[in-house]
Amino acid sequence: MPEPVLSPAGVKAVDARLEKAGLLDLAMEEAGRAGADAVQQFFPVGRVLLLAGGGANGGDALVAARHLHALGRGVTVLALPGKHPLTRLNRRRLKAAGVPVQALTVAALRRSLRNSQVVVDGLLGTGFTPPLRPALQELVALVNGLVNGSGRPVVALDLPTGLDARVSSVAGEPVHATVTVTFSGLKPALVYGPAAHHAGQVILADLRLPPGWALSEALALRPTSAELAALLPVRFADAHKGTAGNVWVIGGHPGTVGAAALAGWAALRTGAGLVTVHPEAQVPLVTPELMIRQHPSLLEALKDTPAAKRPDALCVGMGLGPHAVQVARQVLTWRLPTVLDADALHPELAGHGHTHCLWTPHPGEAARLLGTSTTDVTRDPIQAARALQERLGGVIVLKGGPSTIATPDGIFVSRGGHPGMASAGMGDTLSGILAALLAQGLRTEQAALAGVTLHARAGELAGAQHGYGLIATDLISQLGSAWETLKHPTSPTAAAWSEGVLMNGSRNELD
Ligand SMILES: NC(=O)C1=CN([C@@H]2O[C@H](COP(=O)(O)OP(=O)(O)OC[C@H]3O[C@@H](n4cnc5c(N)ncnc54)[C@H](OP(=O)(O)O)[C@@H]3O)[C@@H](O)[C@H]2O)[C@@H](O)CC1
Ligand SMILES: Nc1ncnc2c1ncn2[C@@H]1O[C@H](COP(=O)(O)OP(=O)(O)O)[C@@H](O)[C@H]1O
Repeated sequence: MPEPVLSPAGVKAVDARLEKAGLLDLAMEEAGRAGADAVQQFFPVGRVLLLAGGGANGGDALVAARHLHALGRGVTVLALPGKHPLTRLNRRRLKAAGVPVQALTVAALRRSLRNSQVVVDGLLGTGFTPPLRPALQELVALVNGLVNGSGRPVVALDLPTGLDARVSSVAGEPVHATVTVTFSGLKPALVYGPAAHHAGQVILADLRLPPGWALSEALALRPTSAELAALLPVRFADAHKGTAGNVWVIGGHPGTVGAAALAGWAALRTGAGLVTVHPEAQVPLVTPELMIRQHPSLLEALKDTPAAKRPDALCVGMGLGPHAVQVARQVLTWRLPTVLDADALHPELAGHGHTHCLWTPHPGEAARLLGTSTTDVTRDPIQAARALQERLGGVIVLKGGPSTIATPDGIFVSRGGHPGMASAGMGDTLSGILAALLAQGLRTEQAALAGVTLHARAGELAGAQHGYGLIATDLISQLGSAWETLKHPTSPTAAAWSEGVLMNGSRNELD
């Protein structure tokens, strides 16, 4: 199964539920053990300095110290006064095991940092409320300056000190971790940048709690690889272009025709049988299979299109220019499966959508739709996606690395892809993919889940070849292989993909 991402509200709720169920002592023991295991696995040599705060996060560090000591590792433990009863209990357990605990002061930290090869950050976890108080700021700056400056690793427990677990933004200077061992679920701050840039490699520890106990606090755990394989359509041998899905791309204006061409090309490579681009400017012949219909007036031509001549799915807005709102409003009256992107992502269209609409904003477009700032959207993409879904209806794909998908039934976080996808035209490509899936019969939510994953997978395959030089046409040329890896997860292509992903350090969200 994909790893659960806790909702912003769920982050603190899991701690409260553990406490209420009387499971916190057991969970803290497992959390500390998992922290010690990570230190042993990743950094098996040298003295370990463990920093413990006063809350339960500090308790985890004290447990980790006991386990490391039992394994024969040299440990130095610096702790703030224990405020949580279990933290105080684990301090006594640690002392009983023969490990001294010293007061955490700036002087003690300076001294101990010099003699340690690995640092464990158990100062603050999910109980942190920003901003970091000055005394803690000084300690964090010392850890970052001395430890990271000399290349020594930091293992953060649950999340690096100074990150607000619920949001992706960063205030002040958090600990820069090399590895983060997190508990019960991934926190939004460990998934979305810039906060996630401070976490290093993130490991979700198994706390040996009852299976799925925290899932009620998590965002939707889909799609699984089995679900994706089932979603991608299968054709009968007698399929023909008229049954394989008819897509219209309505986009392209002088200077931005490439956007529409990319969407059309991607739709073809995602299996659509017929793809026609309706631009407001001459579109270059990117591929002879793409039909191009330029009209004296695009809007009038659309108004005059009878129901029988309309396609199976539409993709509207990429590079469409100043008439995008009028054009989108016109085709929305058709109530066909419709992907809205770029210039068609306009607040004036709120109230004109329907359940078959798939809105695909990047954070800047999302901010325009919500009447807020891009910073507000990227600070809490989960909340922004939910707000967009409530305002616009249909399904929202709030694009990024990761993308957040909001449906009437829940929120999904799609974490695949490759950083080389930070390149112009990738969103146009996604729109074409989504429209092709809609035209082949997938429902709006299904098309969003499958299309975003297909796009990300093609990006991973193309990224393995082109790295940061990846461009949208490279991704399009990998759509066939990406489809193959998703449709047949045990095929040789899928095996080669997993190998490539491991080599490139991309993340596999599927089971
Ligand atoms: N979920 C799970 O599965 C499990 C969860 N577990 C663990 O529980 C952790 C949550 O524990 P928690 O609630 O005790 O909070 P925690 O992060 O230790 O912080 C509290 C301390 O922070 C301080 N403080 C706050 N703001 C501050 C500021 N701005 N600047 C400075 N200080 C500030 C605050 O001080 P106070 O306000 O009381 O003066 C208090 O001392 C969680 O992250 C995970 O590690 C595991 O044990 C078991 C499995
Ligand atoms: N680092 C990344 N990791 C994964 N996906 C990414 C990354 N950067 C961009 N993408 C994807 O590329 C697409 C970019 O969309 P957008 O900004 O609308 O591009 P454009 O407008 O140039 O077509 C989105 O689908 C986004 O999820």
